[in-house]
Amino acid sequence: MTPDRPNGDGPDRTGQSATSSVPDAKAALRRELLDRRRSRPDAERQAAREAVGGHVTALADTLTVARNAAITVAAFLPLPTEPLDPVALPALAARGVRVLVPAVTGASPLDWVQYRSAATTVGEHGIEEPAGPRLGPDAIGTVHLVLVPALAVDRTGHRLGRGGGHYDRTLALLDTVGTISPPPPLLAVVFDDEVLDALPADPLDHPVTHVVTPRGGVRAVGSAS
Ligand SMILES: Nc1nc2c(c(=O)[nH]1)N(C=O)[C@@H](CNc1ccc(C(=O)N[C@@H](CCC(=O)O)C(=O)O)cc1)CN2
Ligand SMILES: Nc1ncnc2c1ncn2[C@@H]1O[C@H](COP(=O)(O)OP(=O)(O)OP(=O)(O)O)[C@@H](O)[C@H]1O
Repeated sequence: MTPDRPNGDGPDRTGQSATSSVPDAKAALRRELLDRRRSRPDAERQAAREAVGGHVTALADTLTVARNAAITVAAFLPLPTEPLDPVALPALAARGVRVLVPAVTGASPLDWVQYRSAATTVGEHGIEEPAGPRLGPDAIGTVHLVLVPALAVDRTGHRLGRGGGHYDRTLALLDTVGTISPPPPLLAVVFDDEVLDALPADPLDHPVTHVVTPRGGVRAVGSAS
């Protein structure tokens, strides 16, 4: 982030703004973070995607060993600018992990489809999603690890997404339908320089418990840290 802005309307060092609302501050930050993602050199992006893919598969291995049983991971089909190698999905499936990926259904919590192959279809808003039967939003309650796409995360676990509220609604649903004990880590997936000191937040923002970055690996944030 630009560290200092002299008395303007933009976000200051804390991500908050003296004069704009939380939604405006979030929108301004989103634009900056997306611009920065788009301007990353291909080599940096690819190295980041591979590193995060390795951290995620290693964590899935650890959770599988700890439970001594196959686990379910809520993943996502990475967009071109996101720091997750798409190869991580078949790599997880090849390890026996049940991999779910999201499908958008309006302003409801995300629906889920089991990832079985790279075959995709174009869903709402032109977003790519996997072909296959919909499992329903409550499928999130069967998950042992949630990978949460994010544009940034702060040290208290606040996360900035793309602005649809899809993951906030989904993680709120998990609080009521979750059947897994202990509850699954909620792992925000970001670049190293997207872990910020503070983000603008409102009461509907659902915090994450962990963050994974290319160089930092998996770390706890917020009350889990
Ligand atoms: N990989 C991924 N899947 C996800 C999400 C996400 O953030 N990432 N979502 C989180 O809620 C939901 C979909 N929301 C989305 C919102 C905007 C765009 C979008 O702007 N797409 C641009 C490419 C942007 C980029 O590469 O950075 C486009 O298609 O042109 C995509 C998905 C569910 N699935
Ligand atoms: N649990 C919820 N129930 C109803 N509306 C919600 C909920 N969570 C978020 N919203 C609404 O969704 C909209 C977008 O929220 P926000 O800007 O926090 O999205 P985001 O976290 O960036 O997106 P996403 O969760 O999809 O990654 C806001 O209008 C917010 O009030």
